[in-house]
Amino acid sequence: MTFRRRLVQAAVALAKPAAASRGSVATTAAAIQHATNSAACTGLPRAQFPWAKVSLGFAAAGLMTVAEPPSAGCTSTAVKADGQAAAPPLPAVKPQDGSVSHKVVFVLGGPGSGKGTQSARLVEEFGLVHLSAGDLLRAHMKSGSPEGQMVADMIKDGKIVPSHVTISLLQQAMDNSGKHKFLIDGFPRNEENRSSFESQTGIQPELVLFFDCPEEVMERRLLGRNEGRTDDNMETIRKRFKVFIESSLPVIQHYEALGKVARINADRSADDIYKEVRRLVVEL
Ligand SMILES: Nc1ncnc2c1ncn2[C@@H]1O[C@H](COP(=O)(O)OP(=O)(O)O)[C@@H](O)[C@H]1O
Ligand SMILES: Nc1ccn([C@H]2C[C@H](O)[C@@H](COP(=O)(O)OP(=O)(O)O)O2)c(=O)n1
Repeated sequence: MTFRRRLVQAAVALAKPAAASRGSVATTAAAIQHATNSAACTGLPRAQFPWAKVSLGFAAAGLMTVAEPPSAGCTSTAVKADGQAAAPPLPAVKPQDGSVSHKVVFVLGGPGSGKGTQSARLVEEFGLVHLSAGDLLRAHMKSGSPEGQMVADMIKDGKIVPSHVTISLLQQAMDNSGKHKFLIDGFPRNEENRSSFESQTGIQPELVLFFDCPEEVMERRLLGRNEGRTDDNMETIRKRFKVFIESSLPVIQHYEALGKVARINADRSADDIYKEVRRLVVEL
């Protein structure tokens, strides 16, 4: 089969509505325009991503230079021996101060969709720094500070913590890591998260992994997670699903419009999902 034909097939597959299952967030997410943008997110025509590698703080201050504009279209996409499309070279973005640029992948999806599970595997294979917004917030709530107590109350109630708290935790963790490739899991969760992060750090994600999973599957997984979390109970789970649909899906739609979202059917075995996920990340 020709590469062009494989590309067309991938685009057609992604254009199909997500899981047809009852109660799936995919049903709500159907508003997301899979057909128009998803072809850019299969890991094949990565050239369509508006790449933006930026240095924390420096882009916002206008201290970046883009050596070449991102290439458009798929014409330069090569095919590797294993049949996967090899991504074209990234446009060079050079911070003027010589600092290393940051690459960020956001991992999004409903509660229990498997973000943490897949992130852990990616970290193991690719050595990215995994930053889980939820884990950082849970650690913060144990600090005993008034802000920590506020975080604890909000998480127990299924609410999204104000952005300034989460972003400061993320930024600290990024700075402390000394690394420059990050997998940020569970963030941004609403428009405030997204716009504040972008304006404060100047970072645009290279890729957004969206784990799309039916609610009944997520519910079953959360109730079986058994990590002693204050929010893994039926009452809070219902609130979290509502928050996901009302606040988090619009963020995914935003990135979808930018051609950055790879929608992944998360109602499969963790192994099957990972096979797809790793192909998307392998070229980053
Ligand atoms: N593909 C999968 N199939 C079955 N169970 C899964 C799968 N992925 C994750 N799980 C389990 O579901 C629960 C929620 O997964 P997790 O990765 O913590 O989700 P999230 O980070 O999106 O909340 C965990 O107990 C995990 O072991
Ligand atoms: N960007 C974020 C991420 C998580 N939180 C809070 C609110 C979420 O319900 C909890 C748990 O998030 P986490 O990503 O760890 O777990 P789930 O995806 O909900 O299973 O943390 C937040 O306020 N802001």
